Amino acid sequence: HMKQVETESVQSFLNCRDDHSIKDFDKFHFSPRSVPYKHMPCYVLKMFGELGFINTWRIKTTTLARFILFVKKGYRDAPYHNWVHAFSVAHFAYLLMVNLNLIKNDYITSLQGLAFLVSCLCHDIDHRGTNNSFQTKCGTVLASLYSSEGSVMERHHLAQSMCILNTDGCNIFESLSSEEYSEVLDLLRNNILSTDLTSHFRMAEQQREMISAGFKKNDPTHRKLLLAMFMTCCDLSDQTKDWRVTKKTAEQIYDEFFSQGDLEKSMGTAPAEMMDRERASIPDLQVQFITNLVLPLFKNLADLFPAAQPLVDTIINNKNVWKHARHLFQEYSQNGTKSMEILL
Ligand SMILES: Cc1nc2ccc(C(=O)NCC(C)C)cc2n2c(-c3cc(OC(C)(C)C)ccc3Cl)nnc12
Ligand SMILES: [Mg+2]
Ligand SMILES: [Zn+2]
Repeated sequence: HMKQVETESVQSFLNCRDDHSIKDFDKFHFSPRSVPYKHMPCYVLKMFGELGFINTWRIKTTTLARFILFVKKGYRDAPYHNWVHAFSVAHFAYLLMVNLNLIKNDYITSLQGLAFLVSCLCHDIDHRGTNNSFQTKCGTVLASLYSSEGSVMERHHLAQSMCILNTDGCNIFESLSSEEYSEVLDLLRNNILSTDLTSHFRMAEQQREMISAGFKKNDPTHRKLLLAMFMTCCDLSDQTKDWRVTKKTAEQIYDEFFSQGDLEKSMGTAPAEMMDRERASIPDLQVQFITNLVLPLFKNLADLFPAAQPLVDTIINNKNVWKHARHLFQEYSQNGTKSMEILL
């Protein structure tokens, strides 16, 4: 059996060598969700290679390959929070580093870049398709472990990531010096914890000030805020792709949210409106989410990196489609068609 697994895993890293169908893999408009599922591990390896991390940090290819497969296996098949989401978030980190020359123009160091890419890959490991408030409300095991510190799910994602690094033959950081090693784990922790909504709102204000005051490359606090901002941009990167992608993402997200709402109702607690399939209006909720969270964030990014302006334009276009869809939804939902099918 092990033999069969090994050959399968080796095979999953040769797939994309001869895959010449993928064009524009390093462009902002490229949708990582269009990569064939079985080629994704291979493309992760490719991204590490192209960013120079394999050589710079003396990462053994077999170790990296095993690490990637363990991370992939660590994700559950939730409608949205699954391996494909992790792959797409990591791909956007690659796009930022390549298209904004983050390491060349020393906005971040190569070690921070390595931690950034690994953090994106691992940031939602073992997600159960339910959010932090569900953990505390229902007193899950994860809540009993982490609710006193907050960011319950994110602490679990971090703990799972550490477990994989401590698994035989999976420690991609094994060639780092001891100070580099402790720095990269620190970065992993900060990056993954910054993907919690609550910490995002706390940092968003400081990011705003940092940008209007003028970003200082060698200010450690600015560096930390910048990396947190990058993490949230990657987590929301589906919003920067064309309408088909953002519509599909919304379907998956609300599939997950409404399942949580159903679960909460069956447990006798009332779900939030956005989790309640009887009450939620997806276009309204999406216009709010884009207006209050996505746009301000990517406007900050574009203020710092003008090359990111096209991303803001795409987000605005998608927001206008949701606005147009709003009254379409009202019209149709009069006669019961609640589904997303009616959207172009
Ligand atoms: C398309 C899209 N719609 C969403 C609509 C609502 C919400 C939600 O949680 N609203 C609660 C209030 C308090 C804001 C999240 C949504 N969302 C996310 C997302 C982002 C996350 O965290 C960061 C990255 C830090 C923002 C964490 C989890 C998720 Cl699912 N990703 N895509 C989406
Ligand atoms: Mg998350
Ligand atoms: Zn995520």
